[in-house]
Amino acid sequence: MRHAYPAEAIRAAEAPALAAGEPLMERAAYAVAAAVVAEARRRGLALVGARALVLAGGGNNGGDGLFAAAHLARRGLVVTAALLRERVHPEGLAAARRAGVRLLPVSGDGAQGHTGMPAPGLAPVLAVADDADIWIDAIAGIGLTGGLRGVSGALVAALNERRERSILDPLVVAIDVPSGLESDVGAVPGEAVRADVTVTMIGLKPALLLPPAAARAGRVELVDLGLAEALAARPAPVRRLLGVDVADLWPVPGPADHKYTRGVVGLLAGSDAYPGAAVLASSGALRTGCGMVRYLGPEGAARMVLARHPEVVTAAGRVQAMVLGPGIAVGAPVPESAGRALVDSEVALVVDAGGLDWLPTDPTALAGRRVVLTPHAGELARLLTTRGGDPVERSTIEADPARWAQRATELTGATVLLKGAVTVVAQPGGTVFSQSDGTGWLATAGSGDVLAGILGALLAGSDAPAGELAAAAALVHGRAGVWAARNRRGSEGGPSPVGDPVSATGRGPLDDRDPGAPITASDIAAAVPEVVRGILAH
Ligand SMILES: NC(=O)C1=CN([C@@H]2O[C@H](COP(=O)(O)OP(=O)(O)OC[C@H]3O[C@@H](n4cnc5c(N)ncnc54)[C@H](O)[C@@H]3O)[C@@H](O)[C@H]2O)[C@@H](O)CC1
Ligand SMILES: Nc1ncnc2c1ncn2[C@@H]1O[C@H](COP(=O)(O)OP(=O)(O)O)[C@@H](O)[C@H]1O
Ligand SMILES: [K+]
Repeated sequence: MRHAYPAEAIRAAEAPALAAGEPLMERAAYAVAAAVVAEARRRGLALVGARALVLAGGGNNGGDGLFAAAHLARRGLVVTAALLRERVHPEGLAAARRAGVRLLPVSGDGAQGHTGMPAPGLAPVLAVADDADIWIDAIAGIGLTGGLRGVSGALVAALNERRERSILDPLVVAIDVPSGLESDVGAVPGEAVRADVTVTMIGLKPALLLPPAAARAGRVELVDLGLAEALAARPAPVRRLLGVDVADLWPVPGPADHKYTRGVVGLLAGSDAYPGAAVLASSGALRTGCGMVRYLGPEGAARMVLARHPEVVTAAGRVQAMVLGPGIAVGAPVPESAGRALVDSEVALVVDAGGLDWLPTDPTALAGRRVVLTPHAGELARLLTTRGGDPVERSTIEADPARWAQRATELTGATVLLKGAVTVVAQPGGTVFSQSDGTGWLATAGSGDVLAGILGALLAGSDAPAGELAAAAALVHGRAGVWAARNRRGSEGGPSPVGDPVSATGRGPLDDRDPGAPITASDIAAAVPEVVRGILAH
């Protein structure tokens, strides 16, 4: 499990070490320099003579950057430090000066530079940036509040624009968090650095896991500075499940199990207009493994489900979990079986698409129950607008998914799995999970129906908390998409068992050189057993 901590917890964890005189900044700077060297080597960059620009702000983040600048200068890099405040970390500045780092005071507003010389504005630092192989972002870390202001904001805007226009392709390494992000949240308040690598200190920060901020961080390297234990005692409000965590909560059947103890999933999915959702949700549930799938939707869709999956039962009966709504249009009346499941506190629920309208209006009605809503941003916008009173746009949700998912838990009393490139799971009063396991190939019609089936099977087969199971379902669904995109071999009928020697965890990363193949929602479901096996065999 990855844990992310708010700035307050990081500061509390480091305080005793700082009071005891532990050289935390020296350790941090050394780790940054080492990460820069390693990444430069990976890119085939000759270190001696390589040009690095350090953007140094006025706080301790800038101090980390100035000490790192000194390390790099001593290794033969040609280092310039742009000083973005009149006063920067004095010891860091002295170390940089001693090591031969070129110091470039920067000011956009004609203020005096720290050397007493008039600060020359942005043009000189941009000229250095244009020539540099490496940019190191040490403008601000956990101390930033609000969007980047003043010269720092203008500089980052100018640098981003240059990179966007592909004039430049420097290696960009951010210290602690890409500057411009507020480390506790996923929203991006304004201009922010786009890093290839972020070297973060002591513990992960929520901004490094949550969308959309996390996309600015690139690859994240955690350097605990020896404080992992001090931090572990504090609550981590944002988390990410890993394969091993999913293995721990996966319901593996034992010798005493029979189909009813393994769990029965009821499906109220699919309609005459969208019958395929019934098939895909069934496929998701069956491939995840459960004792039985009961399909309870309309007859036409039931025939299609049985044609594809003769193992599905269409008779009514007891279920441990019920999937309500995939492939059911907004405004459809509540079917009787759905109405019963909504008031039966013994039944766990997955509520998707048209089913979201069937929820009770009183958020306390679902208290103590395992209920997971699985909207995408558009569906969540609708739900928040009808429930909350004020209109909420899809784009507003996409700018801060975790916040709005949490808002939806307050309004409904349910756990909310908000789908997207990064899927977030919010629970009433609880931890937020952020799962980034998939690929853009998953954005295909019916993909969400498969996810609903996977989650239904997990809720039916396990007593684990709904939030964890929802995060696990997102992980398995994401990896199944990756596995399918990696192993697709053209023929119909799902991924071929013979393919690349990709790990069965489905984790072989897709990249620019091998972006994978297009997949269908059926392919995703078909890949689930391989992914589960890989996770369990770990
Ligand atoms: N205390 C220590 O010895 C350690 C500190 N560490 C580093 O120190 C950082 C925290 O240091 P600080 O608390 O000094 O804070 P930061 O250095 O993160 O941020 C404060 C700086 O940002 C500027 N700033 C704040 N809001 C701004 C805005 N909206 N626009 C433009 N500038 C803004 C401030 O004027 C100040 O210069 C961590 O992120 C980490 O990088 C690590 O080296 C670990 C050890
Ligand atoms: N860019 C992306 N990268 C990774 N996963 C994605 C991306 N876009 C969508 N997904 C995933 O694909 C699925 C789409 O589900 P949904 O929007 O409900 O589609 P549908 O209603 O057609 O089934 C979700 O699980 C979502 O997280
Ligand atoms: K930074």
